[in-house]
Amino acid sequence: MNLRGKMIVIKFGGSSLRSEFKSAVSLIKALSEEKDVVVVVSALKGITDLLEKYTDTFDSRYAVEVSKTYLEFGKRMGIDTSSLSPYLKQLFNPPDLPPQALRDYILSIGELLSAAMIAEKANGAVIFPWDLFVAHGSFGNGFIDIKKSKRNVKLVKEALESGKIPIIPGFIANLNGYRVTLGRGGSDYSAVALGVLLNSELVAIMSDVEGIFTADPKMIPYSLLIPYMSYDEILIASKYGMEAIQWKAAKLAKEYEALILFGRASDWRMGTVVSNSSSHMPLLSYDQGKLLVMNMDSEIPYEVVEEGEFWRVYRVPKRDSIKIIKELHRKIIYQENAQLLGRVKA
Ligand SMILES: Nc1ncnc2c1ncn2[C@@H]1O[C@H](COP(=O)(O)OP(=O)(O)O)[C@@H](O)[C@H]1O
Ligand SMILES: N[C@@H](CC(=O)OP(=O)(O)O)C(=O)O
Repeated sequence: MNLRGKMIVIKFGGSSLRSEFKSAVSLIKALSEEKDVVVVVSALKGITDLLEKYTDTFDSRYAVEVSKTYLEFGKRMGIDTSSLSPYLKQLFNPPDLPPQALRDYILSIGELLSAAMIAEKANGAVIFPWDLFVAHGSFGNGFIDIKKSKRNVKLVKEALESGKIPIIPGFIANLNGYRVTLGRGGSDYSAVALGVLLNSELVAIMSDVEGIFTADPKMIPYSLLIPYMSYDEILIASKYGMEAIQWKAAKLAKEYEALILFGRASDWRMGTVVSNSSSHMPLLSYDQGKLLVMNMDSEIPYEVVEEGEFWRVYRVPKRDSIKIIKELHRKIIYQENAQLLGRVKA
């Protein structure tokens, strides 16, 4: 299966594709000179939200916006947009399906459009995820059955053997013959599942930030990059709203000890490696009234709702959350600088 001895699964998230499409294509080409590369792609950032609105209302203006976004983006990237036509047809004329199945059918179209674009630019062959991933669960919340999906990895092998780069639309699987989505952020899960199925040496998750930071770098610009995180840390972080990885992906990675690298297409050497090792650096995350504080002593005047060996979750109202995160983060900077100074002195 490992044709050249080394295989890497690389996933490009919606943020990465939208802001660094050309870097993504260059990275795929450069890596594929050395290794067998299997690519997983998400919908362009914002597209799944539009598709959700389309399935909620069936207001065709949302479908038009999706189509316009891809056609304009494709033209700007020098893509022959006729490769998008079959999927745009599916968007405007979906088949007759039961309502929940129809919803997932439509939600899957963003990933299919992205895959067509990347395939055209990077000598790729699109592999349909419903031919690859057997799922259980329910519409909107599929779970990949690793054992049952194993027999389908030959599709990936065949594409590699024919000299093509397999491009797999993420976020989608097959539930009893229907397309099923894997929950928001589910392309991470597709990528880790592929890594497990192919026994790849690495699953690289590319986003629009350099890796995982002590807090969302878009909220806290002075947050620090975490070089190493353990599976347990990433699982807790993703469970409590740290968006860089979906929790199902984190859980599967832990179960199979899949090596993961987070990075960005334009500068992916500066990443976060997820394995059994940890830098034990703090991390703060906030989601729906809950503030996660990991790897640091924290005494804040809010109710503790859950805690574990290295983490604590407080109930914090949204209006206080940014202020608390900023305050706690100042402590993190102090703590990390003190440790660095200690190391320099020693
Ligand atoms: N601690 C963190 N470290 C890194 N990114 C974080 C963190 N917390 C939140 N994020 C956010 O996660 C985003 C990446 O997740 P997501 O939007 O799902 O990206 P993608 O579209 O690449 O899958 C980043 O743009 C960043 O703003
Ligand atoms: N497009 C889907 C799946 C996904 O994983 O996206 P991203 O990789 O951009 O988070 C979503 O928005 O949920």
